[in-house]
Amino acid sequence: MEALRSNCELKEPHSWYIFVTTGALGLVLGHPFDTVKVRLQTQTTYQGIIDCMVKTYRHESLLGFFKGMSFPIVSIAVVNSVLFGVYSNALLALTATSHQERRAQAPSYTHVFIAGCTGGFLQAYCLAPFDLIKVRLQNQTEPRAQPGSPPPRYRGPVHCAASIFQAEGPRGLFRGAWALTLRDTPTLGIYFVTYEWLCHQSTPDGQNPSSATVLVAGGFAGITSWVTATPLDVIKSRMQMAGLEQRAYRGLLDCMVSSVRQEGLGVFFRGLTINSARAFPVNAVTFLSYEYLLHSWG
Ligand SMILES: C[N+](C)(C)CCCC[C@H](N)C(=O)O
Repeated sequence: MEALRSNCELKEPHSWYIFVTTGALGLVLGHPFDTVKVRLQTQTTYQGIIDCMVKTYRHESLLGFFKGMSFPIVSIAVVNSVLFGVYSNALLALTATSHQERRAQAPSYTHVFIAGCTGGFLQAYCLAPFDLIKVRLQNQTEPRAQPGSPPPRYRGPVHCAASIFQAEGPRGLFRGAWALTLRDTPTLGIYFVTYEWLCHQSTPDGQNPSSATVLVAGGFAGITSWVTATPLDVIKSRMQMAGLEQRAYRGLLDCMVSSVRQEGLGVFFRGLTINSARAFPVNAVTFLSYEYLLHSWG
């Protein structure tokens, strides 16, 4: 993160803010889709996307879709900087070429994959506690506190973090972190390989990809990596919820086996459609701002 940050401060500091702001903007716009996804993956009360949307809107109003958004907003700058910072530095170490040189001398996809996996592995650990709190809050289906009605279990992100900490200690905040790491390490390798490959396909050798290419390649990179990540995403979300419902799984495998036994293999694709719809725009703008950031490094 510091490497990414100090590099941009040299030339155009505002490109750093654009990178952070577009990340946050994408996150806000994508959050309602994310909430529906998480609910479909962890609750069995919904018949499908529309049913989940209608029920959420009826019981909780539009605000229901935005539950659990504040911690991700706070953490997105750190998480994206770790991911993209580690990725570009790992690629630099592996290929010994700067970003500019890399256009003329494209890195091998193996190097891109390894750099992406490294970034994915490290960002997963920063993401884990924030993601846990997000998922717990997104799954609270109570309407906003009304006088007389019982308050929801968690009053907000800080209360949620504090309650988990009190009940389970610091390790509790990393519930599901292992599944998250397994989800993100290979699939972020796939993410960057898809992006580089699509850019390479539609850009003449030695030239920078156009903005339109970056948007489309970024969007598809998001979809491809989410398609491959969905099975472990479902397991991760279920393990994060498990401590709450006393349905503690013995581990990742146990969660997989019991989910498949009860719901069939289709369980691994829960939330895929809605998540893909979210992934395209979110990752299109993420890559556009990342490329912009890299250009301003010079
Ligand atoms: C690796 N995995 C598929 C999990 C995520 C890839 C895209 C990450 C992006 N911040 C997003 O939220 O879409």
